[in-house]
Amino acid sequence: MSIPTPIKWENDNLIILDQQQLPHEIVYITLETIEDVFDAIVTLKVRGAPAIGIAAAYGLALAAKKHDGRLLESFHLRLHEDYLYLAGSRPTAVNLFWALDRLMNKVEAVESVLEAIALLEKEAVAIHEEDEKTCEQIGNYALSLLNDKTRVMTICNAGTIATAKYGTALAPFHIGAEKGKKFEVYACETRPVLQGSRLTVWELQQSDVDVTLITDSMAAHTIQAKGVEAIIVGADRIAENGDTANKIGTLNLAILAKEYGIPFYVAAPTTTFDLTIESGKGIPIEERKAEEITTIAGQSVAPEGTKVFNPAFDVTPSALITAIITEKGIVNQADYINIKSLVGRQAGEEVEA
Ligand SMILES: CSC[C@H]1O[C@H](OP(=O)(O)O)[C@H](O)[C@@H]1O
Repeated sequence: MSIPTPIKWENDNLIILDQQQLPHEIVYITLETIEDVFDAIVTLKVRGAPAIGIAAAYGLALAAKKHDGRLLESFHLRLHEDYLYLAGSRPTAVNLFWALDRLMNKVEAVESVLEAIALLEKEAVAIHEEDEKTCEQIGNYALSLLNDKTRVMTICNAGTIATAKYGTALAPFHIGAEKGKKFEVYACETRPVLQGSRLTVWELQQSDVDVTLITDSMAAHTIQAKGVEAIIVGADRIAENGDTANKIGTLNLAILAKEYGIPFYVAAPTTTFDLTIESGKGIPIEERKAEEITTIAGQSVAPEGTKVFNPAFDVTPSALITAIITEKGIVNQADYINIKSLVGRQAGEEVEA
């Protein structure tokens, strides 16, 4: 697989692949300040739930270094402000909050600023490294479900560049390609900012996966005409009952999967579960700028002053989800009632293989 590494931590520098420039150019940018990290997340230079969490963790570690020399109490106060600042970058993907909380918990009882700075960096690196392993495990589980299938549909980009490596929903295609499995993937372009056409198509091409681009409105016809056998998507937040927030348009695909009698899978790490939220009703849905809809590649495609509704995500009810594929195993629909205990299990203590 020859996809450029999406996030790098080199000599105390956070370097990210600028996803805004894809698929035309491979451009790396160095994020030097917490403001750079915040901006990169808001403008989708780095995006995808796990990648946002990784970038934010490094962002907090970067910010902490700048507070060196302070007394411990004022260090904690500044760090808390940094935490709130980064937590305000995007509202839906829970991995952002999970990663920031994990770092904050790590330094609660430190005895010096230097100890805190070192621990924050170590924890950010650990989150980054763990995600690669997690995605590989998700990919293998997903592959076991998709092994007898060839034609699979996906939306948005839940791939390598949305994570540390491999991705979630795209992991079975990358890992499958490494093992010689031939998939035909139908990638929805994913309006409004086209993560499907710009990122997923490009990414799967790098792995020599047979990928076909469709517009989002072609999904129903494509399922019929091409005999799509399964749909697999990523997730930004999964509630305790299995309701799942993912890129806008996901709900349409889940409804289509039910209509056509094909499985609808969600692939996500357990860090994407938010067990403080009982159902999808509690998931905050990000609304983004009108220009994402009224323009395409900088060109206006709507009359000046058009009223716009631009939710970035929708929520798929768990009743429409055949199974949720995690690094700890596959959670089938009948088990959603037990999600709390299943997700709480230690890695290695699998829910099901
Ligand atoms: C592997 S998480 C991918 C997830 O991220 C997406 O959102 P965004 O591009 O807005 O960060 C999307 O919902 C994907 O499924």
